[in-house]
Amino acid sequence: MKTIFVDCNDQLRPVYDRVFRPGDDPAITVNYEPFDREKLPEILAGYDIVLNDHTFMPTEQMKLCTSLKHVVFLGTGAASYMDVAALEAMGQKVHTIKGYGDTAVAEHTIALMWAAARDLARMDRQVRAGEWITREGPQLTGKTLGLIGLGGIGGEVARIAAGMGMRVLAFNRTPRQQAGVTMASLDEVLAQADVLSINLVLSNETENFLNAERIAKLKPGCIFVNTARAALVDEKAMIAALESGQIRHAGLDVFHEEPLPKGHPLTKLDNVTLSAHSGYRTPDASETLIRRAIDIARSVIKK
Ligand SMILES: NC(=O)C1=CN([C@@H]2O[C@H](COP(=O)(O)OP(=O)(O)OC[C@H]3O[C@@H](n4cnc5c(N)ncnc54)[C@H](O)[C@@H]3O)[C@@H](O)[C@H]2O)C=CC1
Ligand SMILES: O=C(O)C(=O)CO
Repeated sequence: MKTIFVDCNDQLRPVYDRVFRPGDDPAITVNYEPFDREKLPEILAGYDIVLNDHTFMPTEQMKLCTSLKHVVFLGTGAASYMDVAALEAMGQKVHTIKGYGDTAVAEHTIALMWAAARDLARMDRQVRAGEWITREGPQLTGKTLGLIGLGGIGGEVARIAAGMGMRVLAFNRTPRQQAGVTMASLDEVLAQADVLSINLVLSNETENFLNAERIAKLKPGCIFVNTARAALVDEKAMIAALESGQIRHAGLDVFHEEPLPKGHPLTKLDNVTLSAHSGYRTPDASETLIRRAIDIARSVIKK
């Protein structure tokens, strides 16, 4: 008999309840408590498989989880939550779930792009406070969206933006063909984008990809959106560019430290719109995510 530990929260609990019936499966234990990363060896003792919902897994703690053979990360970007190579070297296979939420994240990217252009979050705060300050923001139809990374999510962002009448320029390691998208060099994308969205995966190669030198090449006054990973961007250089106006406004869903600490420098800037790593949080994406996670767990159990 194989046992699965499910790192579960109140948002995902109804999804689990919909997509599988405990009892149809081998022993499944669902944990409804916060998944305390200091106590992983204790919590995971005796389990073969864990479904991890964005809990940071320190290698030192995981070393002590001796029964564990499979870690199913409920998402694509596991590298921000665990040292995948170290876990695999000690016999814990890491599974990720690609493509479950491409449309969800793309829609959130577009929402941030528009919120940034029209400064919606700040206007909402001001109107609520009784301050009636009308302000202008750029119209985006006919403008250029630059994409760094044209994979699953970048491709969906491109599809929606092209449909809205934006010119889409994309840089990707391997050129791709997509209707409404023109492939370009990185320098062309940086120089021409009125809105820039980064949609790369985080790896040793892409960490700090948008560094100070590349930020300096951005079209002055452009809008920047990051729904991928914070570590892709030099945060200090991005903040300096926001302060100088090189970047007009940034829409950010991902941060070096999540939750974003209270009082963080980004929270002090007027020209940023922040969301709580929620790009993938739609019922459609959650359902696909959990179904596929359960499928992976079942296929591992059968082996
Ligand atoms: N905010 C959210 O809720 C979510 C964020 N994400 C993040 O979104 C990002 C994109 O995810 P996907 O579209 O699924 O990834 P993907 O793997 O489908 O696409 C990434 C693209 O980047 C390209 N690429 C990789 N290295 C490159 C390099 N050095 N130079 C140029 N291009 C390079 C690849 O060829 C690929 O086309 C990831 O960082 C992921 O962690 C994913 C899901 C939810
Ligand atoms: O899938 C991912 O990598 C996310 O960021 C959200 O889970």
